Amino acid sequence: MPVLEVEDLAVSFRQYSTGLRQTELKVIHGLHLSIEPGEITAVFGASGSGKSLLAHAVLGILPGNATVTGEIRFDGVPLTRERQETLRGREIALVPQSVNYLDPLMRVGKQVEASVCGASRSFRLNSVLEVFKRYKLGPDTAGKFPFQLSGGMARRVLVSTATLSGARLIIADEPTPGLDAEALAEALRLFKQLAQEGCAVMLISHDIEAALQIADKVAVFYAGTTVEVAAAGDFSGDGSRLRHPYTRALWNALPQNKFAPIPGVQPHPNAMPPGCLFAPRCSLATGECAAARPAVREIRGGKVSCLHVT
Ligand SMILES: Nc1ncnc2c1ncn2[C@@H]1O[C@H](COP(=O)(O)OP(=O)(O)OP(=O)(O)O)[C@@H](O)[C@H]1O
Ligand code: NI
Repeated sequence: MPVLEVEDLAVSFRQYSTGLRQTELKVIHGLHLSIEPGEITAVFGASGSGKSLLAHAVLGILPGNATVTGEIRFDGVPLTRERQETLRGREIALVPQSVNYLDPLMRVGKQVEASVCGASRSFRLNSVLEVFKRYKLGPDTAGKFPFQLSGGMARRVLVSTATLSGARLIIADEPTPGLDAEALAEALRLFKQLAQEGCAVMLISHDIEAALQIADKVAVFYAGTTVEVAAAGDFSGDGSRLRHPYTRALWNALPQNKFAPIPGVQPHPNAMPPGCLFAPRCSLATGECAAARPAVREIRGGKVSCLHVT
């Protein structure tokens, strides 16, 4: 059974415009994804496609003006607000996108130690030092305050926290920028190891090449919608095994492939096209695409929302 299932998730934000008029800005709709124990699911998508909001919706840390609909299940049971509070930091851990999530007034050793469950103080301290060593963080790191760390070090501290939490679902939001090649390889190895130990990992990343080294499955987001779920192995060669035109375009845009940019821009939440959200940029688009949002279909072992895929 999947550890995490997200079905038809929608998130909107209540906003006030002139004259105290309330409007709803819908930023996520039709998002779906699932992660099995021991599986790494990578999430790809341009900036603003809803990757972090998905992470925050699962953790229950969206701002107060957000409305969430659809279903999120953990271990097959709907994630209610109460369950999110109980599971957060224990069964579900976040490696946040920004190092600003570290408490600026607390020494990093203490912050990381707080994520080790139970056991004695000396056991916890030892675990922290051990994991710091694995991440090439010197023993003096524990006594430092966040502002005394470089960006790369702060990131490694955040990954240490999730590693030590013993969580069964780890959501890593862009965990690798600022890491040098060696630290990147080490971070990827550690995520892989966590998965091998049975952990479900959601790896949000702009570094498609790096993420594909360890991912089993990939969910591709576009303008707040899941357009495709594919096996990581489908991202190879000329990309012909990929299903959605956006996924193929994303693959072809990589420097090692065709380095071909995708013309146009992702639509803004307050100006969503009717029908398929990718249609305005899609070379396959027909009149039918503009008429209604394409349904999710199962094709060649993956999932895709596009009328033209066979
Ligand atoms: N509190 C908020 N109020 C209104 N809109 C928001 C809020 N938070 C996020 N958004 C909008 O929701 C969309 C998705 O944001 P999100 O942070 O999930 O993107 P992302 O895929 O993580 O991008 P990035 O790769 O840059 O981290 C964006 O259009 C963003 O502007
Ligand atoms: Ni983000």
